[in-house]
Amino acid sequence: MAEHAARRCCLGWDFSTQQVKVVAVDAELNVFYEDSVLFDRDLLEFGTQGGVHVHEDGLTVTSPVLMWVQALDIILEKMKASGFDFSQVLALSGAGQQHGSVYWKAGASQVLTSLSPDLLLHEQLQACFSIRDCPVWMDSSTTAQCRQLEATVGGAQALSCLTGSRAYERFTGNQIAKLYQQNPEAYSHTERISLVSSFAASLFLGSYSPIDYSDGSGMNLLRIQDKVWSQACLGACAPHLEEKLGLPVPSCSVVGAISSYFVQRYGFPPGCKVVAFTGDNPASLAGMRLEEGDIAVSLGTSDTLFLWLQEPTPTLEGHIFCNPVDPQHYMALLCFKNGSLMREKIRDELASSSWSEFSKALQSTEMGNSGNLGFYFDVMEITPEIIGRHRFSAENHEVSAFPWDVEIRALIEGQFMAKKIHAEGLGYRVMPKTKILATGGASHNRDILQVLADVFGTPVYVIDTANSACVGSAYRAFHGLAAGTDVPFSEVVKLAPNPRLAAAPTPGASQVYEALLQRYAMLEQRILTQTRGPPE
Ligand SMILES: Nc1ncnc2c1ncn2[C@@H]1O[C@H](COP(=O)(O)OP(=O)(O)O)[C@@H](O)[C@H]1O
Ligand SMILES: O=C(CO)[C@@H](O)[C@H](O)COP(=O)(O)O
Repeated sequence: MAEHAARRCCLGWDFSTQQVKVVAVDAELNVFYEDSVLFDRDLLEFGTQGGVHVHEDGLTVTSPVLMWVQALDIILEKMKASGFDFSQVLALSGAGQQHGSVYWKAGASQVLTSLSPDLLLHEQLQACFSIRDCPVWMDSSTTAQCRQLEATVGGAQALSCLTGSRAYERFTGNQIAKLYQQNPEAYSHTERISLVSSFAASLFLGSYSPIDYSDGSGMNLLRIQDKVWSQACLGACAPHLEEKLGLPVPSCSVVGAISSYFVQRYGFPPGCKVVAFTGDNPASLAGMRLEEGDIAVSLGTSDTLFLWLQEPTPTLEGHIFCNPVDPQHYMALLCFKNGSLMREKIRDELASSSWSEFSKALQSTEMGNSGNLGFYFDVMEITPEIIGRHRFSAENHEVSAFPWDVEIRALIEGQFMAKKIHAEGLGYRVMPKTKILATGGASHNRDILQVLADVFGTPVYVIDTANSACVGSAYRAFHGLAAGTDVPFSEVVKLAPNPRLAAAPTPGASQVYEALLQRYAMLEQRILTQTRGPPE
């Protein structure tokens, strides 16, 4: 680290489902420091699996707020021990897993502003939260609240036109409504509600950070056109909600200077700016420098697919968020809950817990899997709402098992066919110049990316780090620094390294997948009809 000691830089943070990560990016936009703390491995005392606790009902999913605080302590202490020169940090920003919420207890603001540099954050913030287990994006326990909210504003499409999405169980407004209904005392003792992103920013600020427009779009509460809270939605969720949320701000806002705690304990310069934190998917859009026509696929704990949009066209599937780097524009997002954790399960069951064994199955089976198709949703999927494992032979007969290598290919092909079909449902079309930008943990796996290229019939590119949310956060910090002069984001990141080609479609792939995609869509409808009855 010593050789980099005098490099002026911005830090990018990511408080994601399974870990807290950080990168340092210098003024030439080179990443020169990366670190992470994995909750399941490094914070065993919290007993999480995949960073979360799944409750007995199988629907409620939470994470301990103090685990996130302690992870930040650990990573900062690691950076300090490695000789990281905090005095060179000009600004920082960050990202958080979307939709999760943190409930600050009355009096917490006082504690935040008077932190002692002699103690760690988690030692001082123990009593600051009115609930210790925060609902996170994997939670699907708020169906009643969703129906209530939609009914209040005139139905699912009306809510989507207003807030960018119909009501989704994980969206924060519905989670807040549930907390208010089930634990009114904790709600009334709450002085501030943060998203995971604005919570993390608040730690750095030493005061409550506002919620940014882009992550705020994942709450079913923000009017995405005029970027103010919807009074109708607030009223439907809980009383006095506006004062607990504070006013939302543009995503590139500088929300303040770093708190004296970090100056005194770690040696940050007092002028180090904190740029509003945002959601991990919006931050990834920034990190990948997405251009119009491109499609981003993030293969993290969740799989997500997102696009840059000029005009919002909210529907009943997927989400429209305010764009994190251009306040005039939008982004569309589809989220698939059965992402990496589902792949890990199949790997553990069939490939001796080894990604290289898993890859061998993809290498030894043919594109199209001889017509065998599979749906693998161990937890209730978001897009579409299906649960269970469903396998079909080339003749569309449901079968109970596949050979191990066919199963692995069916999983990966099925996951990517679902992405293509649902992206097309949002109006997306692959064009000759379209490229896919892949990120997230599984983007390290070339064999998985090859299937992605083949199913979409388009080349797949990666950036040098799979941590695009962190890198995007550091880029956004540079943008925040320059924003006073009205510089567009694209100008600030023009020096960033170009994405690298990771997989090109195999000749003949389009023909193979054209027919298979139609069958996949038809079988998906069949499963949906079997599980919830015919469409109205
Ligand atoms: N070589 C690999 N092949 C497939 N998946 C991988 C590989 N390496 C890591 N992963 C997956 O990446 C996931 C973590 O992705 P990451 O984007 O870091 O998660 P998050 O940001 O949601 O915490 C792990 O759950 C793991 O399954
Ligand atoms: O719910 C969503 C997006 O709507 C998820 O994508 C979360 O934002 C979690 O992200 P990862 O930790 O999987 O990156």
